[in-house]
Amino acid sequence: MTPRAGTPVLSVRDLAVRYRGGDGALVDALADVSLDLVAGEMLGIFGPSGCGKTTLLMAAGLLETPTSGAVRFAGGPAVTPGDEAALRDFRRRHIGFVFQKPNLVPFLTAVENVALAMVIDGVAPAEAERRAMGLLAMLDIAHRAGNRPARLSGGEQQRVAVARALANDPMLILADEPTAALDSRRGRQVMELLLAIARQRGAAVAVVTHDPRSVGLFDRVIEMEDGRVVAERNGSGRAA
Ligand SMILES: Nc1ncnc2c1ncn2[C@@H]1O[C@H](COP(=O)(O)OP(=O)(O)OP(=O)(O)O)[C@@H](O)[C@H]1O
Repeated sequence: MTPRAGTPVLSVRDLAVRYRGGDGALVDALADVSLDLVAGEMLGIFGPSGCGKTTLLMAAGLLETPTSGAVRFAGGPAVTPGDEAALRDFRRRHIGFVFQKPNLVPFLTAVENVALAMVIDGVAPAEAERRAMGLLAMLDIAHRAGNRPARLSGGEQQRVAVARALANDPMLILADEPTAALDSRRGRQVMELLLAIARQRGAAVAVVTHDPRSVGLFDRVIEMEDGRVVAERNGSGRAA
């Protein structure tokens, strides 16, 4: 699903996530966070360690059930919290995740890693492989398609992971420090790829990052602190 640029994709309202820590004390990992994402835009999420960035991505990506608040996807079916099978299906079809570590399946080749999500979704293996090759080509990594992860560099593995996140043409891509394990050139390349995906495929992209050099790439940046959004501005640093 690739909505037209500017159409709403994700709406997060008054989201709160409260954990019970190891000592039994309650931690407000997320408090009162509201956020909208539209097709074609790339949002940067910044903030100090422990401020709730990962929790926000997890809740927005339906991997974490919020304590209160709502996560809605435009054009998508209503998802009932607790219905794990439906949530899993929805995530696989509509949301692409990229994590700090590529987490590729070690015994599958690059192309098989990308094709896997499509095959699970019912696409015939030959067709899934054809589409996976197209994605790898888009990410400039098709020449490594037959290699298993152990034979790929960190940057190559991360590009395969981005291709995998795109496999089902998601309307939303959530990336949690996707460049942390890469050198600055490779890191910049992955960020530029994510931006190109937002622009060319009409996905909404949210990226958690600590890298101040990437600020200029984002359409919008939010700053978090203690589970809250404390500032929002456009990517070039002017007030939004
Ligand atoms: N499963 C959990 N159980 C208890 N507390 C948790 C859990 N997950 C996160 N927390 C706490 O919630 C808060 C927010 O954590 P989160 O991982 O979202 O922060 P972050 O901004 O992504 O940090 P970092 O930049 O270090 O990755 C922290 O205080 C963290 O210790």
